[in-house]
Amino acid sequence: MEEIKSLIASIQPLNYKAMATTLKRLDDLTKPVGSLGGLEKMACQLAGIRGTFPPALPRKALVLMAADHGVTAEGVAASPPAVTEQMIYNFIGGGAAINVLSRHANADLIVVDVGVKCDFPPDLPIMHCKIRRGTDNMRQKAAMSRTDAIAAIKVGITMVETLASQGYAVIGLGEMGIGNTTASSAIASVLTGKPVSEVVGKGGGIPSERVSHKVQVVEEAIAHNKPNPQDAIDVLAKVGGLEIAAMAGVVLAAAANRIMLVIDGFISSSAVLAAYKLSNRIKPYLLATHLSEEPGHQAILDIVGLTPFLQLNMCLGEGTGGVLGMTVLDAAVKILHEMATFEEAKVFPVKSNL
Ligand SMILES: Cc1cc2ncn([C@H]3O[C@H](COP(=O)(O)O)[C@@H](O)[C@H]3O)c2cc1C
Ligand SMILES: O=C(O)c1cccnc1
Repeated sequence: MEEIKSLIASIQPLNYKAMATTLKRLDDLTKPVGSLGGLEKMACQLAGIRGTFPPALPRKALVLMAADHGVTAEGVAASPPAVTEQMIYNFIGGGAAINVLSRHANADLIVVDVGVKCDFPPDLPIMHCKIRRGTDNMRQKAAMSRTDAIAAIKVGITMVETLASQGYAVIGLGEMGIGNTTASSAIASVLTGKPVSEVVGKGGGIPSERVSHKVQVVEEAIAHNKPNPQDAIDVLAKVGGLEIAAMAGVVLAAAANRIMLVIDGFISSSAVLAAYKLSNRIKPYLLATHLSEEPGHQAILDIVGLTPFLQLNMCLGEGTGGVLGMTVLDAAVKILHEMATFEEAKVFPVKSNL
């Protein structure tokens, strides 16, 4: 816990000088002031995070945390838990949605086993960081111990520290874990204060008539474990997941290492919310990308104060919306590098007499 505390204490504000220089450059480019809207904001944010003008086209990674969930025993997911393991092999084979979109975005995909309920061969090309083989069924007992939650957070921290030393400037959150929308809903309800029924959705495709059962399971898990809303680690341990805790660690360490943290959908946002409750100093380092179909996503974004720029009715996870968002971020950086100024292009806008 001391390590997490000192990491949080090391998070610095953005470099406002780099941001101001970036804004000045954007205003000199051949376009009406501010007309590239969110692209301009993103370029300034990245400059402030990296502390440089102009920020380089960033090296990008998508860190995909994988783990299983004991609560799947309650019939809250459409697919069997074994799909988590099967999808890991799909990621390695390059055939999952996140493989396609990471390639498209030129982001390196790093798959991390934090708690998949199986034994992977040690030579499988993933990061082997298993804390335990899935969580316990949170309807009956705490999903995991506080010690395990902290160990999972540390997996995320260590991953980011390695990536920071390799020069990555942007990291996206990804996850795989059948049942994890149930855990995310519990975290979202406890940490936003919203009723469970407002933050539970169909996840990976349960039929509408099953949603009320999922609501009941989440309500009972919260009632049984009584997670303390003032203690985000307690919430992650009692009603969370190993991959969610690991993602929270990624968020904290990204901010501490001046790396932009790209959020995906509802599940990754539940990890961001937990990290935000640990320290709101992470906020300037966050980039929200898309709005998920899961009903609880907006509630989380409202608490943290983030506005996503894509709405594609996606509800897949894995980091898919996040890497799509990275392509927009790259576009913003290219504007800074490649657009001509008024002076360079000899464009002299006439002052309007309006
Ligand atoms: C084949 C398949 C691939 C996926 N990739 C991401 N998810 C998504 O669905 C899961 C969460 O939904 P729930 O809580 O309803 O299980 C997570 O693994 C999430 O990443 C998938 C789900 C499936 C079935
Ligand atoms: O928004 C998400 O992260 C999400 C939603 C449904 C299923 N998997 C992920």
